[in-house]
Parts: sequence; structure tokens; C-alpha cells
Amino acid sequence: MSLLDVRDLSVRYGSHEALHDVSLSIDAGEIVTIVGPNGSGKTSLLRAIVGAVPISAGRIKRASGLILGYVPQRLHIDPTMPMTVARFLRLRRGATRDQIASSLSRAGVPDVTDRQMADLSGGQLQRVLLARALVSRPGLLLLDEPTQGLDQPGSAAFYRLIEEVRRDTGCAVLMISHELHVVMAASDRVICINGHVCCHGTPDVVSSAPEYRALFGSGTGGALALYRHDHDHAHGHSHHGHAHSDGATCNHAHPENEAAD
Ligand SMILES: Nc1ncnc2c1ncn2[C@@H]1O[C@H](COP(=O)(O)OP(=O)(O)OP(=O)(O)O)[C@@H](O)[C@H]1O
Repeated sequence: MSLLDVRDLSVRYGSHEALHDVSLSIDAGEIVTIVGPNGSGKTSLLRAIVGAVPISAGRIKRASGLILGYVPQRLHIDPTMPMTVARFLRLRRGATRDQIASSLSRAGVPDVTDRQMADLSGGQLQRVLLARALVSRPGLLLLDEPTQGLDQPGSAAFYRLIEEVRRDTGCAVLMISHELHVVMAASDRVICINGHVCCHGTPDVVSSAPEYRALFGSGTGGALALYRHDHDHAHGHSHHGHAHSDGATCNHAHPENEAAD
């Protein structure tokens, strides 16, 4: 069974329906990226999965015992409030000192334990947020635009780190990103949403899907092809045996993901 199975999900804010009839599943160990225009419901989808927003229809089924690790899009910390990284991480279900140290180390920031949160650089803060999500040893890591505000080398390094975390811990990753060319290269599958699932599949399939091109233009297709080439060499394009790795999968062809568009 999948780690996570979302069926016919709708999320509504008052009279505004942010998501409708969204279906997807995530298998163990795969990296899946959600792309979509601003306001297309990406954050709402992750927040629904972690239970932070109520769903108005559909269902979300987690594998028994699945632990989720969530890295939110933003963290508001009052810069005048003193808080060390260790203390911030201890807020997480009473994590032990050893757990904190190993999570920071895994996130690539072993030396920031006693630093003030407000003094961290953008890249360090993202890694501390990742470390916080890793403390509970999640089977599924959910990342909402984790490299927002980082420069290109910083975000490329962060995505490499995510691949390492996946390799070392075996966790699956579901993340949102706007950095199409980099992140799609690091993904086993891509799900393109715009209030509903427009299309999904491997990065090359999605980048050439008419639904994707209608949203992002065809210009990104070339960049994706370029990066996918690198990815093939580095990782053999392994898809960890999940059921969706091949073939064009668009709403119009697949009734289980039918969109009301
Ligand atoms: N708490 C809320 N109350 C009312 N409307 C909301 C709320 N959260 C999101 N929305 C609306 O739902 C829609 C989807 O928002 P969401 O943040 O999920 O999109 P997104 O794809 O993550 O956007 P972005 O790429 O800009 O971060 C938007 O129209 C947004 O204004």
C-alpha cells in the first residue's frame, strides 16, 4: 500500500474552493514535487495532508504508523525574542539532545546548536527547519517551497541535501517548488496542480504535457530536458518501484484524477 493516498480531495475557504477532486498517492522512498501557479492550492494541499486545514470533501489515508515531517513555507520568529536553535528544536515533542544533534548534523548544520534563531542566514534557517522536521524520523517529509529566498547555489545545495536525506533515511518526500528546472530534475514524479491535478508523471512527461505547457509555457521544457539528462546520469532514473513512474498521466485520460475543468 502507498504511504499516503489522497482521494477526491476538496478544500474550501468560505465560498472559495481552493482545491477540488485532487487524487494522488505517494509511495515509500520517492521524491514527488508539486508545481503550479501562484494561488493554485499547493500550500492548501500540504496543509490538508498535515491536518492544518479541514477538508470539505474526499479522504486522506495514511499508512499505519506513518510519521509526517512538515517544513512550512514561512516561520515567523520575533527577532527580539531570544531563542537558541537547540531550544527551538526541543519544542518539538521534547526532543533529546542526541536527537537534536543528529538531526542538525543530517541537515548539514551541526555547528549551529547554540546560535540564536534570529542570527541564522536564510540557508541555515531552512536547514534548521529541516532538522526540526527530521527529529521525529518521518516516513514522509513535506516541504513547502523550502528554498524560498535562497540563491541558486544555495537552493541547488538544499535539493542535494534532500536527496541525501532520502537516501540515508529512506523517507519519501513531497515538496512544493517554483524552481522548475532544478527541482524537477531531483524528482521521481511531478504533480502539476491548478485547483485540480492538471497532469502528473515523470518530469519529462509532465514538461511536455499540454496542460503543463499551458501553465508554464514551453520554454521550461528545454531546461527540464537539460537537467533531466544530468539526473539520469547521477541516479539511473530510479523510481523505487512506485506504480506511477511511466507514461503520460493526465486528467483527461485517467478517470481517477478527473478534473472538473
Ligand atoms: N486561510 C485562507 N483563507 C482564505 N483563502 C485562502 C486561505 N489560504 C489560502 N487561500 C486561498 O486559496 C487559494 C490557494 O492558496 P494556496 O496558498 O494554497 O496556493 P499556492 O499554490 O500555495 O500559492 P503560492 O504559490 O502563491 O504560495 C488562493 O486563492 C488563496 O488566496
